[in-house]
Amino acid sequence: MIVNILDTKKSILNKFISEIRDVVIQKDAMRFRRNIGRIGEIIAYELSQSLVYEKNAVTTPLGTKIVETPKKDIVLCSILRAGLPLHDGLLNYFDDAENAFISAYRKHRNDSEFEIKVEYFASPNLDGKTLILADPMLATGQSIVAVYEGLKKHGTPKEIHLACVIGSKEGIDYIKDYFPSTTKLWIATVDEKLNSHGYIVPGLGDAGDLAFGVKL
Ligand SMILES: O=P(O)(O)OC[C@H]1O[C@H](OP(=O)(O)OP(=O)(O)O)[C@H](O)[C@@H]1O
Ligand SMILES: O=c1cc[nH]c(=O)[nH]1
Ligand SMILES: [Mg+2]
Repeated sequence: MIVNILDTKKSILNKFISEIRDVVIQKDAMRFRRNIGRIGEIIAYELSQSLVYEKNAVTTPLGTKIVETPKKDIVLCSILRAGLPLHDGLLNYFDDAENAFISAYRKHRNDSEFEIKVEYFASPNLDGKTLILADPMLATGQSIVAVYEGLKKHGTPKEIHLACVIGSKEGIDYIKDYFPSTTKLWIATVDEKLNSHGYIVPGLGDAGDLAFGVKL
């Protein structure tokens, strides 16, 4: 897996990441969602530099220009719920992508043990396509792996990009064994550790709850 950590160079991205972590600013759910969306746009821009481009002729009012634009073969797949605002940001740039939505949640056996339940699954065929799999939090890595295992039934993508906002070192190590070695991970920032509940520390808390409210 090729890991691209985006906050290793300083940019306005750092401000958006800082705001989604901030326990006071987090009270504004609209700002939280919007910042995740803005980070999605930055990830889209960075990721776009590694896509396959093809030549096309564009007709202007005064002539014709040969331009190179990304091949229209993207499937943008997000993991519900927390993936929705990230999906929104990515889709602002990859506006002609096909879309997939898959749900994943932690079903707890006790405080620290859980399994991932994948229930809602809507995806187009993936054969030969460029799959972008988006989820803001890469904690233990179990959700993104469970979703990818399900996606395999929908075909074999030509290339795979993972788009995440905050990850843990442990989660990144864990997922490496499950994805093809050519998979590219685009992640805004990486934290040191997980706590005993599998939450990223310092992380930001529960991304789904912060974006959409606490669930039962
Ligand atoms: O790497 P993992 O340990 O699997 O954790 C990461 C998952 O946790 C969050 O979803 P959550 O289960 O909180 O569901 P939600 O989006 O409905 O809140 C997040 O969006 C990931 O899908
Ligand atoms: O830190 C974490 C871990 C899982 N899910 C989240 O939203 N945050
Ligand atoms: Mg959650």
